[in-house]
Amino acid sequence: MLRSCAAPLRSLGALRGPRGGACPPLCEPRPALRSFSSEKVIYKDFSIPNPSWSKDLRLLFDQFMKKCEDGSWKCLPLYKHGSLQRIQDFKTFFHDPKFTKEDVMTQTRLFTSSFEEGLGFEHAMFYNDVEKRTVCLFQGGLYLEGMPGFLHGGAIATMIDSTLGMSALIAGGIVMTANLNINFKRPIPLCSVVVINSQVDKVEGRKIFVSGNVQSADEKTLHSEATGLFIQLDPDKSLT
Ligand SMILES: CCCCCCCC(=O)SCCNC(=O)CCNC(=O)[C@H](O)C(C)(C)COP(=O)(O)OP(=O)(O)OC[C@H]1O[C@@H](n2cnc3c(N)ncnc32)[C@H](O)[C@@H]1OP(=O)(O)O
Repeated sequence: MLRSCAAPLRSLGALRGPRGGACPPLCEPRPALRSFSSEKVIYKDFSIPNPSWSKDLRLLFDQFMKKCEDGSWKCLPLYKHGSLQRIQDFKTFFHDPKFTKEDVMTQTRLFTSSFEEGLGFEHAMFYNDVEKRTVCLFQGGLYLEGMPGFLHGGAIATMIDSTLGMSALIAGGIVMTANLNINFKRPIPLCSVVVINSQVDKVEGRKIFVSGNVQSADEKTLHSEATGLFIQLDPDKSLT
């Protein structure tokens, strides 16, 4: 049975962007019906089980959903498109206005949501506000192959960046990755399930230091360790 991860994210509502503005919509309460639409873009929350999810991924997802029941953990929504609100928040830093137009937005996809079901980055993220931890449950599909039978390092780096980035985003609003260090310790078999853990270690002005690791679902194998530096964007500085 599919379980809704529709726990509201209102407790994250206090998180602010660099100008004190509201945090991008990844942190907003998720819509009750798990999807909403602007004029043309349909926003549907994809962080719910689909038929491509393995038993391990469903089991872990259910365990985290259980942890959400007392409010200590929140399931974060996952969309295919950058939302209008996020684009609005990011607009100050944009130079090319065409990417803020809705008809162009329908053609763009968030990288980690750009594959057909089961072939790419199947994942769900959870956040613990007290521990400032983000956990990503990740099953890398057949189109993410690097060495035969194993995930490509770039695919692993992508999900590490996204998970550590989510911790930084929740802590600091609009951020970009300035530095990402990864030690790849054990390869990740294709279609296996791993858990990516991340936490904010330190915030120094606009710099947010985050660390994390990637473990197998049974926690017996440490696949990777990572540290990242994320910078809150300065609205008075050009990005280009
Ligand atoms: C789902 C949500 C998660 C999304 C995760 C995905 C995020 C991404 O992948 S973003 C894409 C990849 N990243 C990029 O393209 C960013 C490219 N880099 C840049 O645009 C800029 O360097 C940027 C915005 C990060 C920082 O620029 P700017 O705002 O001018 O900061 P700047 O003044 O240079 O540096 C601020 C501080 O950070 C430090 N710093 C900046 N970069 C680094 C670095 N690589 N290493 C160490 N320190 C650094 C500076 O020394 C400075 O320190 P201090 O304040 O102590 O003097």
